[in-house]
Amino acid sequence: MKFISTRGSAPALSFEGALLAALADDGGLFMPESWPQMSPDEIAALAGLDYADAAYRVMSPFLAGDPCLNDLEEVLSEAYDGFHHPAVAPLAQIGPNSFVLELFHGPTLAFKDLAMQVVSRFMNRALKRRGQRATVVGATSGDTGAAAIEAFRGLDAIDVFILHPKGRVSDVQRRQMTTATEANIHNIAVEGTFDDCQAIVKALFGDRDLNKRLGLTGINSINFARILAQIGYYFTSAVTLGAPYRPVAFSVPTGNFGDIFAGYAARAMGLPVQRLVIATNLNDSLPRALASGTYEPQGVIATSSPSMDIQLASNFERLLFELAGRDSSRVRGLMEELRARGSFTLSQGEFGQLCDLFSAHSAGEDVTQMTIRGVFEETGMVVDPHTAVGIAAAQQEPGLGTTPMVILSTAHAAKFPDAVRRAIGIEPAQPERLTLKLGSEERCTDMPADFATVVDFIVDHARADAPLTGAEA
Ligand SMILES: Cc1ncc(COP(=O)(O)O)c(C=O)c1O
Ligand SMILES: N[C@@H](CCOP(=O)(O)O)C(=O)O
Repeated sequence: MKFISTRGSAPALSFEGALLAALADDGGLFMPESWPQMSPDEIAALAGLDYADAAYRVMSPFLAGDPCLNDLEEVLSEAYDGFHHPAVAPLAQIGPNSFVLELFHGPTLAFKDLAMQVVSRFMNRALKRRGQRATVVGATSGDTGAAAIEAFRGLDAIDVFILHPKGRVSDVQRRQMTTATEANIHNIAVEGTFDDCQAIVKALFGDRDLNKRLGLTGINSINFARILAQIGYYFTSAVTLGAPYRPVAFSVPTGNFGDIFAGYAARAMGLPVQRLVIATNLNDSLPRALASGTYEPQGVIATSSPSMDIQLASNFERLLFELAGRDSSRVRGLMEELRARGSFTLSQGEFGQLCDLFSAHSAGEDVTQMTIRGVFEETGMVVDPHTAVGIAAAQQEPGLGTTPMVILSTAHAAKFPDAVRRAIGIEPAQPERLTLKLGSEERCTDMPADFATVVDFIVDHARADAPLTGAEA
């Protein structure tokens, strides 16, 4: 299996190559050259497997012929061993035909752990094989950063630089990141939005000299390995609810479009997914695109679901590639239009395909609070504001008949205690693993949203030329 760029002018790479490069050097995103297929029998055979075993069957075809395939079984077993629920990603029923898929049982209480615990292990092993160091640069609106810091802290071969928008993540999210004591972890608070942080990270990859000198790699969902490790729970939850013999719909709290793109990938591999609901907060560039055919991101609005305070959804480019029949020159044109004019309009054919599978709803702040309250009153379950946005969107989705709706619960309520208290008057219980992680001293450097300032900081602190010691904390 090779991985090709959505923009068509970068060399195709192996899985390991794409893992370490993160972004293709023409600025595009890596995609598998074709979607591996799972037959109905193969899908049905996932029933009852351990999560790691099911994930192995879903992920392994993408790694065919790659050295990472030899690591996969061990990587998955180590990655999910540390989860705090034996099912890793269990389902809970909240209505006659609606289910919440709990993706917050990992070490940092967000769905990012399911992929990050895998990606860090793949990267560390690949670097060891190559005798190389790497510098991870990542942008976060709160959860990716925390998950990456947890997954990479103390690794000898990898320095990690995480940019978050200053004052725009929850206190718990910030402290999860900034109280890490390991020397390989660096937090940068950018005076700007998540979109500013993501733009700086992409520009870092675009600087070829720097990229080479520092051995840059990325852990955001621009890295296909992140998407790959998020496909498994679409399969396991759908099979629990009757797939492949019964179709399933998913409502996915969405920001960067990575998680829902993993749902698209599951469908492309053969899972009977009837509908994918894009659930956003007030940052509604995707619902507007689904209403009009024009994608026009605007300024980021701060909400009580800060991890989704994103307008420029990186992975929408992957879907465009698919909608355009994998025509990379079309994708290049649309991306250029977006850069130059701030928007682009889909062709009728592309728009038709988009609306056949996806729908989109945005939830404002009142609706989010009412949803947290409603779910609590009806079921006793305390959901976080991101999950609430997913539930609110599912409630707006008409006419799925007997198809079960799975709402992805992307974070634990304890990460957003203020929003939860405002909605239901009580704070969610804090799991012990969170209390223990929130040390007291915070380490973080404030910076303007300025590329050169960030580069100077990274160049000063990265250990790109230091000899490898082999020691790991
Ligand atoms: C809690 C939570 N929910 C939803 C999302 C949106 O996921 P994606 O960016 O993959 O669309 C994020 C951030 O990515 C998140 O942290
Ligand atoms: N919501 C994310 C934003 C980055 O998304 P990613 O999936 O591309 O890493 C966050 O919490 O950081």
